[in-house]
Amino acid sequence: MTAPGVVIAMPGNEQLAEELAIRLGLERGVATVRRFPDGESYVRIESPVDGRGTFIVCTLDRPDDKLVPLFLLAAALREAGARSVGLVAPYLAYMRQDRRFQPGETISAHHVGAWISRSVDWLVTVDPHLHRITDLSQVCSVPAHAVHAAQSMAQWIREHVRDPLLIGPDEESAQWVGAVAQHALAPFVVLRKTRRGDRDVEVSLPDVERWRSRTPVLVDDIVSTARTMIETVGHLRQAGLAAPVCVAVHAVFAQTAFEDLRAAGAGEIVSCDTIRHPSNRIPLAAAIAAGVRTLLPA
Ligand SMILES: O=P(O)(O)OC[C@H]1O[C@@H](O)[C@H](O)[C@@H]1O
Repeated sequence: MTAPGVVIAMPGNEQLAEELAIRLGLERGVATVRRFPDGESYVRIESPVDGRGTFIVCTLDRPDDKLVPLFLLAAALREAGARSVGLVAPYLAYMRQDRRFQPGETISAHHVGAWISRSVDWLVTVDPHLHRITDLSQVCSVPAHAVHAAQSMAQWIREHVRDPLLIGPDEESAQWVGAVAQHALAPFVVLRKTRRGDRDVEVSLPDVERWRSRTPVLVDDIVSTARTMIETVGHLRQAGLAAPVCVAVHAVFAQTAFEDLRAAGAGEIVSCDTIRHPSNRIPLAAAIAAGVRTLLPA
């Protein structure tokens, strides 16, 4: 009988690793991941992995601190004899730099995808920010699967919001808000946004008069500085609508973004649990486990 596969959590990812191990009938592996006093990373795999399928669980918000230990851990697993090494990264970083916006920039999404593809045999992630790059295969050369959170988000909205009107703050969000609206059986509108800088965005609001009786629900994939949601919340409040519920897949929330969004007049702020955050209300372990099943070698 072949030994079961082994799941290894990078620090901070233990809960999802445990849930995936239970749902998929795998063992939890033990690894030490820490920093040397000089800031370099130290990794050591402490569980037997020889001949076994393995995967690492590591969500990739604040990615620059995580990518080096992740690559080292993947290498350590191979050197310890693992038959395969996968990666479950519920949030896949760098996907928004998917174009050379200014001369002299690079398309970071391609490079990060290439580094990951050199390190692991397969990748499972959740709703990667695919916009100008439309498919994960354009950034990853290894088998990659994108889990969609739309159904889980729709379920939360159906259970918690009366008469929702779903609102996508910009054209990029149309794919997410459209899918969520379809599952939630709710109407949706998509706004127009102009981004002038990291923290400078302008959103234009269509006529929302006929939706006045509904509860506005902003739906987006990522909240980073929250400027997109803050700007939209401001317009909706000015138009006399109720405090919008804000629902996002990935709660990146840079610096004071969460507090800023609350202060801007948002109603409840809710996220999926791809990045650990106090706003997490929508668990995705079951959907991620189903995604892993499609790629986990027998
Ligand atoms: O406005 P912040 O929160 O910084 O950035 C998040 C937005 O930027 C877009 O790429 C995302 O799809 C989202 O609409």
